[in-house]
Amino acid sequence: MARYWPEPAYQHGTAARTGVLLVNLGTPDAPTAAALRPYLKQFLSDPRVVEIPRMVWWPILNGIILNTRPAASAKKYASVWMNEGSPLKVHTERQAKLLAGYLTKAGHPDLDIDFAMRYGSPSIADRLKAMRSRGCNRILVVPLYPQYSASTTATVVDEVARCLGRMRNQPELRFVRNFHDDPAYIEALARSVRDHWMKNGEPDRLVMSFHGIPRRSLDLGDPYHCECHKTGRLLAEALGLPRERALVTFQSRFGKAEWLKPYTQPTLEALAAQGVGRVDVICPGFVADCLETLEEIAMECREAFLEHGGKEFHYIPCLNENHEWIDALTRLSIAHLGNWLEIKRPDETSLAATRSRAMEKGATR
Ligand SMILES: C=CC1=C(C)c2cc3[nH]c(cc4nc(cc5[nH]c(cc1n2)c(C)c5CCC(=O)O)C(CCC(=O)O)=C4C)c(C)c3C=C
Ligand SMILES: [Fe+2]
Ligand SMILES: [Fe+2]
Repeated sequence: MARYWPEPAYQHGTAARTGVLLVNLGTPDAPTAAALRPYLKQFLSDPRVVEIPRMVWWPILNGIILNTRPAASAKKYASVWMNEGSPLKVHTERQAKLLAGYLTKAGHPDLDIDFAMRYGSPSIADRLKAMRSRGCNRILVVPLYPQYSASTTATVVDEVARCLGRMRNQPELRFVRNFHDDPAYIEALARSVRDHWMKNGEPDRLVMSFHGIPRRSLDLGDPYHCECHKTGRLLAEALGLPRERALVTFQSRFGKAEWLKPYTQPTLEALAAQGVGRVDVICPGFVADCLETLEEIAMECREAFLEHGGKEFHYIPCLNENHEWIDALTRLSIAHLGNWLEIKRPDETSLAATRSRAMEKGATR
């Protein structure tokens, strides 16, 4: 097999597009055990995601997890699947289309906007190839994770770097690391909560639930926990909520090890048991609704809260296609594209003009 990808058929010297690649986690192609298996295998084989020595992890993954989890997860996916496909992919694709429109309106019609999934399809490799073949030689990669974590953001960087390792003619690259305290992102969240409260009144507690990671990652220096708390504090401040009415919790625990605490579902059950009547739950770490929000929070956690004596449970949807969020994403992209936005494709007329100006100044060529 050739070490390098074949070069796309563009003309040397003239191809000079700038692109933005949005990347989210990934999802199976169908809500079936057959589709779940390869997706979970790819995801859970990533050493950034499961940091257990291969010798120990491989037999567990291949012997137990990949024989039981695909069918169980497929049922859950089926309960949230949309006509157009998996919610995570549907929303991410819409976000990419909207971003292209917003950037055009902001005066940047030449940008090439695409999206990829870290696991499953469309893969980062396929989309990078497509962007190269459209002439992109500068690419801004935006992992759609507001809070940085090695298990999410860093794996996107790893995968992009692996792809560049297969390219002879590499593009120039930039990455967004995080946007957990970006004022426009916080305001987009606050706006979605205020809109919900305008229609439904205010809850006794606002629970801000983030995806968990193993506690050990925090001890080893992952900034994720800290960034989630900062997002939570800024959102509570933007809403004018006193600290005792706003809680940060962590969901989606996987396996037996300790994960970040407090865990979302037990917290909700405890609140219900203490007599808290109404909770609203928002998931600020996910910019698109997905299995973890629509099934785990809006279905499982709702049921648990009500079963433990809670009266009213409101799930506040992710930012998805909200105007304020696409606007925030547009600003974030423009800020990180920076001076790339000033670089124009050199066309023949401007080259000729530069040459004649140089002649006028007395240059010899
Ligand atoms: C096994 C360890 C896992 C870590 C660590 C982890 C971190 C992590 N994940 C997200 C975002 C998402 N995770 C999603 C699904 C999902 N996550 C894990 C495991 C870990 N996640 C699994 C096994 C699954 C698959 C579903 C299942 O079988 O339960 C999703 C939803 C995907 C979808 O298709 O809808 C998202 C999004 C973050 C942000 C994160 C660490 C910060
Ligand atoms: Fe996850
Ligand atoms: Fe889950």
